[in-house]
Amino acid sequence: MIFIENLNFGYSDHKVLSIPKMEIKEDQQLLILGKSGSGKTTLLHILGGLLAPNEGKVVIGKTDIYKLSQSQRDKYRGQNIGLVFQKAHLVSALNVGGNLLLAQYLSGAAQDKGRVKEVLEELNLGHKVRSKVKALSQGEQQRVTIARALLNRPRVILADEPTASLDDDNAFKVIELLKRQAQNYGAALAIATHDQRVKDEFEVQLNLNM
Ligand SMILES: Nc1ncnc2c1ncn2[C@@H]1O[C@H](COP(=O)(O)OP(=O)(O)OP(=O)(O)O)[C@@H](O)[C@H]1O
Repeated sequence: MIFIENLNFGYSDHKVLSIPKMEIKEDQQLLILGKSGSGKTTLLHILGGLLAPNEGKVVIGKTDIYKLSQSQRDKYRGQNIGLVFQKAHLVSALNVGGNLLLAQYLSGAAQDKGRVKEVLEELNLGHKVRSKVKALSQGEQQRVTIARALLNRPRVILADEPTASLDDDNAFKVIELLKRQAQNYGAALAIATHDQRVKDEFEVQLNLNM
């Protein structure tokens, strides 16, 4: 669950976001829409504990994340929030399995090859565990980033323009995958996009243009 209240954020004196109240329940899926520069990425960064708001609170589960210290928040993020970005940001020197083990290590979780295998199999990538990431298609790379986001069974999944570099077929597959996996994990899902192709796939929408 994500709950935000009286949220205000600006970069120096340039006001970007003002959201009085918003709640996304465990099983809800939110599409954040808005033209370029409307604040979609900024909002996801705030929800992900990466950027403190100037005012307001962000509660994930029962935790008011900006009441935590920076290091507590980093730990909380690693354990509870799955992040998916437009670009895969995978380490090309490592294979697929190595990338996931590295992510586990960086989140402070114990390295668990069984879990890596399990999550790759959920995303039909079990056969790619030893593949170099450069040898994967863009759609496969995006699925690896989704696998990485799901590793720690997050309460919240945040995806920033996850379909922007994908063709229509892969864009819809990635959206379906994110929705299905969020349901499987009982996680709240928020996707930011300006991709009009995916607009009809979500009942709950927040339009930052207004
Ligand atoms: N680090 C920063 N310093 C100052 N201003 C910034 C910074 N990052 C973003 N901005 C400004 O804040 C506003 C919102 O940016 P943001 O990246 O959140 O928009 P967006 O909706 O995600 O855009 P896009 O769809 O182009 O990615 C923009 O006007 C942008 O120029």
